[in-house]
This record gives sequence, C-alpha cells and structure tokens, in this order.
Amino acid sequence: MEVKSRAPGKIILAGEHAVVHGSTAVASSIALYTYVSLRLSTPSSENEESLKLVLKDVDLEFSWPISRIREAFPDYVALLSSTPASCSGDSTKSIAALVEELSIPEAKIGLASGVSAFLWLYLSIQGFKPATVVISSELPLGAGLGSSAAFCVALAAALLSVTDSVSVDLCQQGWHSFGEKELDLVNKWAFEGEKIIHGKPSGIDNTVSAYGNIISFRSGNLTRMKSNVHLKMLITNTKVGRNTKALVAGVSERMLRHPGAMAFVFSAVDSISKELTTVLQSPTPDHLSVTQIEEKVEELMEMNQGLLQSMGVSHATIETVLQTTLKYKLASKLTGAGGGGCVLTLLPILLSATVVDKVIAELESNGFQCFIAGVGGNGVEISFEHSS
Ligand SMILES: Nc1ncnc2c1ncn2[C@@H]1O[C@H](COP(=O)(O)OP(=O)(O)O)[C@@H](O)[C@H]1O
Ligand SMILES: C[C@@](O)(CCOP(=O)(O)O)CC(=O)O
Ligand SMILES: [Mg+2]
Repeated sequence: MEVKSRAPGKIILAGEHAVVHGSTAVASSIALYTYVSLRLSTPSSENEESLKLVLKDVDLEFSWPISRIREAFPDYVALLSSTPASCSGDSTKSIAALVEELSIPEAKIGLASGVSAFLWLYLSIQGFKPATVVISSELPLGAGLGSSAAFCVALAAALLSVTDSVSVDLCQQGWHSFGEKELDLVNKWAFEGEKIIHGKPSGIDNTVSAYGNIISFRSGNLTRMKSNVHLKMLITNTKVGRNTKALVAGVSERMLRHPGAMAFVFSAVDSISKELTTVLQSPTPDHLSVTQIEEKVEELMEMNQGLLQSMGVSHATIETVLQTTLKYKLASKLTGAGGGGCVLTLLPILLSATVVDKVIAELESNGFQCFIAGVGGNGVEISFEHSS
C-alpha cells in the first residue's frame, strides 16, 4: 500500500519575524502543495533492507541501510515516541553523522537540515522499518512560501497515518482530511521538524499548513478566521535564495543589540496584525465596502513592510518590487523570512486585467517570476492507494 499526503504552502499577510518574538501574525494557506509518498517495504531476504529518500525537486536520492541506522541509534526504545518529541543531545549527533555520510553537494547544503528533519520524524514515528519516501513540491524552496513547513506537515501526516496513534479510514477514496485530534498531532510533530530546519520557528507556518484557511496566530495559539472578503494576491518570486534560519537569527541579534527599539517594532507589528484580523472579519454587503477593506489591508501591508525593513530583512530586489508595484498604486510587502524570496501585492477586486498584465510584465522583465494566489484553502490531506 502507498500512503500519499499533501500539505499547502502559505503566505504571511502580517507579522513574520515579530511572531517569533511573541507578536500576533496573520497567515493563509495557498493552493500550492508539497506531496509525500510513503511505501513501507515488505520484508525480503534478497536485498539489504534500507530507508530510501527521493527528493524530486532537487533531483537527489539518499539511502541508508537499516543496519547502519541501528548502529547510529543503539538506544531504539528512547528513539521511538508516540508523542511529539524534540531532537536533542545524542539523537542530534547520530542524525548529523547519518547526514554527513551522504556527501550532499556544497551548492545544495541547505538540504541537510531538511534531510535531518526527515530522519528525525521518520525514525521517531516509524522506527527502523525499511521504506521508500518520495517528496516533491509545487512550492519554490527557500522563497518564503513555507516549503519547510509543508515538507514537515506532509511528512508527519503520511508517517502518522500508518500508526496506531491516528485512526483513519484506509478504504476512503481520494484526498481527505484528518479529524481535529489527528491534525493536532500532525501539527505538533511537524513543529519538531521545523525546529530542525528553522532553529527557532514560531509555529505559524506548520499550523497554517496543517489547518489551512486563514489564521491569526500568537505564541502557539491559533484563531481560525472566517474572512468575509476574498483577497487576491500577486506573488512575485525575486528568485534570490535565502535561508530562514539565518534571517531569524539576524533579527534576534538585532533585538539583543537594540532591545528597547525592537520591542516597539514588535509591538507595532502586533497592533497591525490585530487590526488586520478585525478588518478581514468585517461584514461586506457590497463592492464599495470590499474596496474599503482592501484599502485598509493595503495600508496595513505598507506599514508592516516598513517595520520589516527596520528589522533588517528587506533586500534590493524586494525594494524593486515595491517601487514597481507602487507605480501602479499597488501595495506590497515581503512574505516569510525576506532577504529575497517572495513579495505579496494585493490585487484589488476592481483592478482591470490590463493593469494586472502590465505590472506582471514589468516585474517579469526584471527576471522575477509572478503568479496569482487565492487566499485561503485546504490544509493537509491524505490518500491511500491499494495496488491491485
Ligand atoms: N520539497 C523539498 N525537498 C527537499 N527539501 C525541502 C523541500 N521543501 C523544503 N525543504 C527543506 O526546507 C528548506 C527551505 O526552508 P526555509 O529556508 O524555511 O524556506 P521556506 O520555508 O520559505 O521555503 C530547504 O533548504 C530544505 O532543507
Ligand atoms: C520569519 C518567520 O516568521 C516565517 C518564515 O517563513 P519562511 O520559512 O520564510 O516561509 C519565521 C517563523 O515564524 O518561524
Ligand atoms: Mg520555512
């Protein structure tokens, strides 16, 4: 049997970075998914049993003989866990040894943290079972759209769906979602994976990828929002690669250097996110008030972008996107960790298609890549395929 899972990426409408320091943030899922396929191997005496990981997006395959994994983790009982556990101490060392042996090319070294998160989730949830896991994504990796969280959420979902901790109907056809208790467990395990990739994640990315739709999030607590406006966002990928862990660490260092000033910055972001939460839930009887809501969202996005600049996470390419869209009176802000990656631009409902085409053409002439995303959508889902 093959288990498949898919988990969406996200955009942060307000509050990235500040959310790591306890401010409110607002995020939404987008309909671009990371897919995981899990096939547990049937025992065979012919081939040496192994755990295989195929990363389609980066065209890499890794394989560990189960005997090698056993050797790296002599204390099997301490490893296997039915409740979400953090990777620390001896486990961190054992995983680092297994990843080092792969000789990942220097140009793709950012993958090492993803492979480490994979090993931690796989070994903690499935133990030393031989299997093949194939991962692919529609999301650009390391661009601010939460590929790391979608990776961890989809992985946790597939791995948990074939354990006793989660009760799922194996006969159900097509994509289906989990119950609340199961979602909670998937989300908590995914957070443990995100910790390995991000260092100090807030948990907003894995939470929105698990639950879907729009959420307001603060210090691990989520409020699921029912938005009355359907916002349309242009996403521009500057294609400048960056690493979330390094950017999050950079903001923390700035906070240590200027604690007083940064506390005000984070507090201002908190107010922006709270106002956005209220604005998005306000009733919309006609087009005029949709426009008024959009104008408020635009202003909040601009204010948030200014504060992200003061945290030191903007980038020359992000500034180019801001200036370009401003020429068309459109508001933009970076999304995710910044330092490159993706920028959001609100496309008001009454904006003509001609203007949208012009903005996209101008942005793409700079070498950027544009696409349009609806705000909100499904969270993680699962599907079982029985070979006949
Ligand atoms: N589909 C994938 N295949 C392999 N690794 C992935 C995949 N998706 C995410 N990752 C891991 O997540 C890292 C990117 O995470 P991050 O820097 O947080 O950026 P973002 O979450 O914004 O895409 C990658 O370097 C890799 O380690
Ligand atoms: C910067 C941050 O707020 C969001 C990071 O998102 P991404 O990995 O850049 O998609 C970090 C976090 O909340 O964990
Ligand atoms: Mg990430």
